[in-house]
Amino acid sequence: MEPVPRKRKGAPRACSAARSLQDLASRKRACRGSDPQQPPRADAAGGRGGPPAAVVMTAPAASGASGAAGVLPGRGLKRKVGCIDSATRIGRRKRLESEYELGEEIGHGKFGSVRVCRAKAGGVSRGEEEFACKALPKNAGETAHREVEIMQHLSGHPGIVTLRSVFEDAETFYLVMELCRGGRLLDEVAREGRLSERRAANVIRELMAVLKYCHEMGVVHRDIKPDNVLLTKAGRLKLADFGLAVRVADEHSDKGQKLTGVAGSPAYMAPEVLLGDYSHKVDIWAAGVVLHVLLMGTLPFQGNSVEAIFEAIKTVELDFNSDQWASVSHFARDLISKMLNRDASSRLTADDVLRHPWISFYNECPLKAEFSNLWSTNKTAAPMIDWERVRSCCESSSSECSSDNSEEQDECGIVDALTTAITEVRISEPKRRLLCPAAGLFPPSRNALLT
Ligand SMILES: Nc1ncnc2c1ncn2[C@@H]1O[C@H](COP(=O)(O)OP(=O)(O)OP(=O)(O)O)[C@@H](O)[C@H]1O
Repeated sequence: MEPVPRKRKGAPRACSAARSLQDLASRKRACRGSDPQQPPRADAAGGRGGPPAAVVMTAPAASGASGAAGVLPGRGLKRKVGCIDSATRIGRRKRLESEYELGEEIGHGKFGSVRVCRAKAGGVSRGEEEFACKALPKNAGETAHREVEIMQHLSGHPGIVTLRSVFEDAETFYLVMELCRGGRLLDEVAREGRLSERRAANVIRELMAVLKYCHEMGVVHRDIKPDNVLLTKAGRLKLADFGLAVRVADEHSDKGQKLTGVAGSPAYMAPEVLLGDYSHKVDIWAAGVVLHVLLMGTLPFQGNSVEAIFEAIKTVELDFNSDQWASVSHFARDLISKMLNRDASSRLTADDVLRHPWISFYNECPLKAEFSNLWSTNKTAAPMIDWERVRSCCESSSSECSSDNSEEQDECGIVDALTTAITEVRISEPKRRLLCPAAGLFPPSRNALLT
C-alpha cells in the first residue's frame, strides 16, 4: 500500500480546534494564510484553554431523531467547511453543469442519490473521465458538511473514496467523487452467499488498514457495514459514506476521548454505543460483524425489532463450537470472537487485527502455498490447516515457516483451490423475519441479500 501522507503535528492552532460546524464558520477567517493543504487538526476541542469536549460533532441518533448540532439549511458550504483543502474544488452548480454531464443513478441512500457524472471535454478531470456525484439536500442537517470536511481530512489514502469537487445550489450540495465500479461489498456477499476465507481475510485486512488510518487521523467512522464498503473494478476496497463519522479530540483516539450519542446501523452497533459512552473501538466491533457476515452469510445479532437486536447485542453469546461453524477455521473464529469482545478495552485494535495470524496467513505467510495443496484435495480445508504452525510462522520467522512445498504457487492456483473448497459450502436459508426485523432498517438490496 502506498505511504499515506500524515498530518503534521505543528498545524496552526487556529485550524485545529474544530468543535462544531458553527465553530468552523468563525474559524475560517483565522485559517486564511495557513497552509491550504493542511487539513484541520483533530486536536483537543476548544484548544488549550477550551473546555474538554466529549466529541467534536454529535451524530443524529440511529432512530433518526436528531442529536445533530443544528446547521441552518441553505447555508453555503464555503462558509461552513472552514479551512478547506485546496485539492477539493468548490463552486456553484452552474460550474458543475459546465464541467460534468450527469448520467444514470447508481445508488441511493438516506440522504440523496448518487449518479455517474462524466467530465466534459476541457473540464478539470485530471485524466479521469467518469466520477460519482452524490447529491445531498441541504436540509439533511449537518451531514453534508461533516461528510465533506472529514473526506477532505482523510483524503489521500488509497482505501478512501477521493473527493474531487463540491458544488452547490440553493437546496443541494453535489459531491464529485472517485467512481467505484466494483459495486458494494454487500452486493458481492449477496452474489456469493459466503466468501472464501481468503477473500474475507483480504477484505478485512484492507478494511483494517483504512480504519487504522482513520483512527490515527482522529476519525471514527461509526457506520461500518458492507453497504458502505465500495469496491474498485479490480476488487480493491474503498471506504465510503462518512455521514456519521466524527472527529475526536485526540489524534490517537484510544487515549481517552469518549464519544456519546447513539449512531450507526442497529445490527452493527457495539454494545457500548447503546450505553452512550464509546470510542473508536466501535468500528472494530462493526468490522467483526462484517467478518461474521462474510464468512457465515448471516448477521450475528438478530431480532424482530430494533429493541430485540439491541438486546441480542448486549446478551447473546456466539457459540463458535456449534456445527454451523465447522467449515470455518479455528483462527477465523478466534479473530471474530476477539473483534466482538464486549469489553471494548480488551477488544483488538486495527493494528492488532492486522497482526492476527489469520490475516497474516492469507497476506504474507510462506506456508500458504503448502496449504493450498491441501485445499485442492479437500473441500472444506480451512479448519484443517495447522494453524498453530501458522501462528509460529507469523509471530516469528522461525523454521516453522519453511514450507514443505518450496515452489510457491501462483495466486490463481490458490484462488482455484479456495474456490473448489468453498463450492460445497452452502448456507441455510436465513429467516427473513429475523434478519430484517423492521421495515426500513436495511435498504432493499440488503433485504435481497438476506432472503
Ligand atoms: N464513489 C462511489 N462510486 C460508486 N458508487 C457509489 C459511490 N458513492 C456512493 N455510491 C453508491 O450510492 C449508494 C449510496 O451512497 P452513500 O452510502 O454515500 O449515501 P447515503 O445517503 O449516505 O447512504 P446511507 O443511507 O447508507 O447513509 C452506495 O451504497 C453506493 O451504491
